[in-house]
Amino acid sequence: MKAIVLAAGKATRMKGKPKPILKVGGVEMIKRTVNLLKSYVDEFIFVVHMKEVEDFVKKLDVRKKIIRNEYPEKGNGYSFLLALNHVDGEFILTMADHVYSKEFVEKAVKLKGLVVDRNPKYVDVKEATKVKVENGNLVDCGKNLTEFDGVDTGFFILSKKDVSLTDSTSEELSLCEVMKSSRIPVSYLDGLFWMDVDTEEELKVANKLIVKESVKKTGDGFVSRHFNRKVSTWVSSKLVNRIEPMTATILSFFVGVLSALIAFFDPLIGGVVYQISSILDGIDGEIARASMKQSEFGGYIDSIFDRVVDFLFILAIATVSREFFWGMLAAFTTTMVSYSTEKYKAEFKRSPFEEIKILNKIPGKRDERIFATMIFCLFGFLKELLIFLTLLSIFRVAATIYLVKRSESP
Ligand SMILES: O=P(O)(O)O[C@H]1[C@@H](O)[C@@H](OP(=O)(O)O[C@@H]2[C@@H](O)[C@H](O)[C@@H](O)[C@H](O)[C@@H]2O)[C@H](O)[C@@H](O)[C@@H]1O
Ligand SMILES: Nc1ccn([C@@H]2O[C@H](COP(=O)(O)O)[C@@H](O)[C@H]2O)c(=O)n1
Ligand SMILES: [Mg+2]
Repeated sequence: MKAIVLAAGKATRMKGKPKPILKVGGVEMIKRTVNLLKSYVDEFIFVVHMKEVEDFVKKLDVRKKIIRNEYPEKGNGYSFLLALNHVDGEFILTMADHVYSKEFVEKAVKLKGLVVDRNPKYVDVKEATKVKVENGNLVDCGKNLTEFDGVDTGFFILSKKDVSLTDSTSEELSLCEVMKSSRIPVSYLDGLFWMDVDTEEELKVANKLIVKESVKKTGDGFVSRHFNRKVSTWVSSKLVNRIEPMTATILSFFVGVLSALIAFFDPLIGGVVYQISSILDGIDGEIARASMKQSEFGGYIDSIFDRVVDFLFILAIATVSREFFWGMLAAFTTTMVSYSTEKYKAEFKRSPFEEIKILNKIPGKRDERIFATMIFCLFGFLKELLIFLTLLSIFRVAATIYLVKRSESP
C-alpha cells in the first residue's frame, strides 16, 4: 500500500518554521509518522514545498517519491491532488504535522476512509477541523461547524475511486473541500493519542505527552509507578530533543557510582543520591521509547550498570557497618531478583511482567529496594538495611520461581 504524506504547509502559526522536521519526543514529526507507517507501506509519496523539508525527506531510508508543490498557498487539497496521480487502489493519506501514537496507527490502518475521533483528548476542539457525518459518509467539515459528529484526525485510508475530482475554481483548495465533495466514508477511532501540532505551545504539549506515553507499561515497582516516573518524565521531556538514550544511561550510572562513593563516607547523603540515581535510571528508557531509539544493547547495558551500582552501594554499607556477612548475602540476593526475571525472558522469550501480572505488584523491585535503602540510611540502620534487603530479595525470588512454576503447570 502507498502512503501520501502532505508536508507542503506554510506553517504560518509557527512563523514559517519547517514544521514537519521539528523534533517532538526526540524525533522529527515526519520521521515519527514514517517510522510508524513503514511496516504497512511499500512507497511514500511526499508532497513538499520547503527546501529543508525536501532535503530531510530525501535522506529517509524508505521507498519514496517526492513531489514539489510550488504553490502552497493553493491549500492542502491542491497538494493532495498533486499526489493523487501517483497512487492507485488503496492508500493512506496523512499530514506531516500530526503526531500519532503507535496504538492509534495500528488500529487506524485497519479502518476505511477518514478516521474521526468522537472523544478527542489531546486537541483543542475549538481549533480542530470538525466533521459532520451522514450514513457513514462525510457531508461537511471545517473549524467553524457548530454541529458535528467528531474531529478530523488527519488520517485517511482511501481508495482512488473514493475521491471525485472537485471542479472548484477557488484560489485555495482545502482537503476538507475535496473530501466533502467526494463524500468519502468515515470510520471512528476514539480517545487515543494523536495531535495536530500547529503552534509552539502545541509542540511543547506534544513533547510532554509523547514522553509521558513512553513510560513502560509493565516492570516498574510501586515507588517507580507512583513517584519516580513523575520526576523522570519531567526531566525526560526537557532532555528528549537534546540527548541520546545512551547518554542518559551513562549519566544515571555515574550518579549511582557517585552515591556509593559518598556512602563510604556518609551513608545518609549516599542514600539520597542513590535514590536520585534510581529516578534518573528511568530517563534512558523513556527517551529511547519516545524517540523510537530503543536498542537491545541499551537495555542490556542499562541492566548491567544497575547491578554494578547496587553491588557498589551494598559494598559501601557493608564496609561502613563492618557487616560483610550480611553484605555478601544482600549483594547476592538483590542480584538474583534481576536474574530471576531476566532469565525468564531468556528462556521463555516473553516478559514475565506481561505473562504473570502479579509480578508487577510483588515487592522487591529495584526502585522499592533503593527507596527503602534511602530510608534505612537516613536513620543509620545499616545492618538492619542489609538484613532487610536480603530477606526482601529472597522473598521476591522465591515468589517469582513459584509463580513461574505455577504459570507453566497445566
Ligand atoms: O532488581 P530489578 O528490579 O529486577 O532490576 C531491574 C532494573 O535494573 C531494570 O532497570 P530499568 O532502568 O528498566 O528500571 C528502572 C529502575 O532500575 C529504577 O530503580 C526505577 O526508579 C526506574 O523507574 C526504572 O524502573 C532493568 O531493566 C531490569 O533488567 C532489572 O531486572
Ligand atoms: N540506552 C538505553 C536504555 C534503555 N533502553 C530501553 O529502556 C528499557 C529500560 O526502561 P527504563 O524506562 O526502566 O529505563 C530497556 O530495557 C531498553 O528496552 C534503551 O533502549 N536504550
Ligand atoms: Mg533505565
